[in-house]
Amino acid sequence: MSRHYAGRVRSGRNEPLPEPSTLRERLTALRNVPPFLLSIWRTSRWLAIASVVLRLLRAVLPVATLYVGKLIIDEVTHLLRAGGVHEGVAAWFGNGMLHHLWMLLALEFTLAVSADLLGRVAAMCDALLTELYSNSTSVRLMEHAASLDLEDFEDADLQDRLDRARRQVAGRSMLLSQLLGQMQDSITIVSFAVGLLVYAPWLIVLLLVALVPSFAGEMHFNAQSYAVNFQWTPERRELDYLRMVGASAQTAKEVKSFGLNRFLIDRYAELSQSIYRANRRVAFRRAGWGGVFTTIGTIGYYAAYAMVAFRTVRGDFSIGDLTFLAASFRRLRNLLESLLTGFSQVAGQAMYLDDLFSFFRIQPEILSPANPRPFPASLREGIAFEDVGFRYPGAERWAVRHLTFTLRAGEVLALVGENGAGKTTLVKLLSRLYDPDEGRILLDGHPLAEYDLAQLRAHIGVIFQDYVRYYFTASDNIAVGRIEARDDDARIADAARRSIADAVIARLPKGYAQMLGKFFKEGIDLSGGEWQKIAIARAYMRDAQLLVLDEPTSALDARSEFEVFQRFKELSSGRSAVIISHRFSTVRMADRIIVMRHGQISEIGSHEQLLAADGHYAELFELQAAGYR
Ligand SMILES: Nc1ncnc2c1ncn2[C@@H]1O[C@H](COP(=O)(O)OP(=O)(O)OP(=O)(O)O)[C@@H](O)[C@H]1O
Repeated sequence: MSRHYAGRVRSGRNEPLPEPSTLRERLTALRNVPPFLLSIWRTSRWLAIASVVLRLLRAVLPVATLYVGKLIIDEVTHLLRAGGVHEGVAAWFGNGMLHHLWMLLALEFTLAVSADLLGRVAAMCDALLTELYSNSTSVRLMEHAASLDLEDFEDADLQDRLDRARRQVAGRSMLLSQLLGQMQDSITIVSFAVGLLVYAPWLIVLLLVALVPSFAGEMHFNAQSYAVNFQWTPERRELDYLRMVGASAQTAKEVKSFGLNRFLIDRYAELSQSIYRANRRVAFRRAGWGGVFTTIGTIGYYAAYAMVAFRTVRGDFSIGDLTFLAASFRRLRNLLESLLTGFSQVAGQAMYLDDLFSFFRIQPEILSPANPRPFPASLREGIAFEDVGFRYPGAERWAVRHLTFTLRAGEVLALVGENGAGKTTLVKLLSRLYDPDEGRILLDGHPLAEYDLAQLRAHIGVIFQDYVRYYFTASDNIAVGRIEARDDDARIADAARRSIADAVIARLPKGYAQMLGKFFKEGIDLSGGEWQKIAIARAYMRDAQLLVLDEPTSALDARSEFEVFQRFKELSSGRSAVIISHRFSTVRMADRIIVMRHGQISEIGSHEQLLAADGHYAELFELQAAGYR
């Protein structure tokens, strides 16, 4: 086990249990139930109606069945008193005396069959509805996540919330059947209560009082489970991460060669054991107290039962009444118990809904204006940075500051500078993945924020240095640059030609239809440079007026790099481009070069001008050139 981590892992044993939220908080979580029901309703009206109606019908069946049972017993007692029936079974149908009993039996049979059928169909409706709801909520989650800012994704709290929301979408399946079950049980309870009120109203009160401790206990432990769950979300996300690192194609190479498996497995075991211990404590206490509280409820039931038995002996009730009352009380007790515990479970689950709904409430800040300015067909003035400064959320240091320069229309601009100088940050600001904290960025004289966000991004083709290797086909891997043109084979082939990915694809057994990566069956992995050529092709898929390539050639061999740039220069005539590179062979091909240092611009000029100025650029260039001599 790593000592690094030892301090961070909480010892489940010594950690005090999380404070459960107050009863009021738990009850206010119920406010999430109406919106939840509304989304169920929107998911499928017909299934929702069917489910409710079936349960309504099902709800009154138990009392009806018990009552018919009582009538049967009374009828049998009556027949016995009248001297009984002495013929064989065959005479049943012919004997007029038995007609009534026969009808009652048939009725109870029909009720029993209906109860079973209704229950099954209702359960089926619930299951279908739940799956539909889970699917549509997952889609909504994805859509909402897609609308959020990059900043939100870099926030660990949001990741935690998203994680809980995701898990809850699957877990929420319980809530619907629980709520509907609650409704059904309530109606059944009312129907029993009406029947029992006639006989012994105060016994119902006795039952209710006996169930209060059980209810309170459930509420308490549900809140505690939620609190444990809430507190351990980061660790559970870490578990997922460890599982992924320990067993994925991307990481296997490094994990094996560094011999990291033992470390990962130990870390996983240690973390999961801590989570287990926290859960176990709640489970133990829940089981212990639950047992005590249920016994109190049972005592209430038997007290009521004894009373009814006593009054039957006294002659107040018939035998039929006794069976009806005893069974009704038993059912009522079970129903009340499940209603009360169910209620506290619903309240508990409503707390999880909080995560889902609060995730949906997060709003992106980088938005399109209400009346966006039309995007120019071609850039005239270019893009001007005016004293732009930006600090990452939560960071104290400015990532970039006082950036003032103009990227002229049709110009190829290179950004150079040491690691962490702020080059990528500049590109993120340019494509409005972030908005500046200071200064402004003008596109043809107007702030970026005045243009439609989707249009802006459509006109700027950015390939980041940590571009994604999609486990899609080669063709789709290029098409992601403009996914609307996914079926436009000619366009895809053209983009591949420009980035010299065509030669890579020609060597693949299935050409453009080849699945890439080792994630799916028949996938083929590419070399780093080959992947990069594919990624560069994405930029050419767009009708971008501005191409931004962040270290586009870092993995390319010298010949490929030269070729990529030759084509780039030929084909990008009239378009602007920003190229970030640490390779001076690439940089020197740019029209102008911006040298960045500690988040600021230290020099601007052409390769020759900057060499002549003998400043930071000249120094960096010399360093690299010396390496080749
Ligand atoms: N998402 C982020 N959150 C917080 N700080 C960040 C984030 N991304 C970058 N930074 C910080 O901002 C500064 C500028 O980073 P940036 O990625 O722009 O550098 P760069 O010049 O592109 O570096 P490199 O040559 O290594 O790619 C760095 O100090 C970095 O640590």
